[in-house]
Amino acid sequence: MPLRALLDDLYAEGQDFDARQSDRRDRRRNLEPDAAELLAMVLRIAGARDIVEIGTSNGYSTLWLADATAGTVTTVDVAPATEARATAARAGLSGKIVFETADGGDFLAARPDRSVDLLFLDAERPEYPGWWPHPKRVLRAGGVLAIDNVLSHPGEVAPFLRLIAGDPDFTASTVAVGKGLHLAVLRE
Ligand SMILES: C[S@@+](CC[C@H](N)C(=O)[O-])C[C@H]1O[C@@H](n2cnc3c(N)ncnc32)[C@H](O)[C@@H]1O
Repeated sequence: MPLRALLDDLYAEGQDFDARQSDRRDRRRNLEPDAAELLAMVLRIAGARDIVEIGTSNGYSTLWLADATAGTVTTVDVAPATEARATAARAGLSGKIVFETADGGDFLAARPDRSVDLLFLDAERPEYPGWWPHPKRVLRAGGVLAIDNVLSHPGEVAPFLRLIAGDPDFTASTVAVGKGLHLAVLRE
């Protein structure tokens, strides 16, 4: 099956699944397709090869990122990525993805300085400020920090966006795509 058809099926399946879950944390909560498309485009423009994603879920966004890079996507989730691994295999993208079962903050704290070209945060938003300064420390100069849901959950992301806005090393902007994608570039 072509990748785009697989992604469309996966997203539709996720939407259907989510509609049947009463607990928000049980939902797939996939990135919106238009936001995924933009993020993949940014990755291509940046020529990012070392990608880290926090929040795997069923691997929908992971596949977008893996398809767009000539390098590797390391995707991290507190839950084992059983479904995402199977989907990556179906997409023929397993070779470009490393799955880690860990807390995102712990993972970033253990990651070497300046080792990431693009970091995508798509987990529990109120936790992000507690991860600082690692989201910045792990980025290479010119690297991109992307945060989803900044328009759907402005109150939850505000403290983290203030950290970015207050840091003169970042240039940042929110794009009104999907649920709101915040993009911050670490200056060279
Ligand atoms: C919004 S979903 C990710 C959606 C996925 N990026 C996509 O677009 O297909 C959030 C995920 O973050 C995971 N998560 C929550 N807290 C986390 C943490 N502290 N560290 C890593 N993953 C976490 C959840 O288990 C859940 O799978």
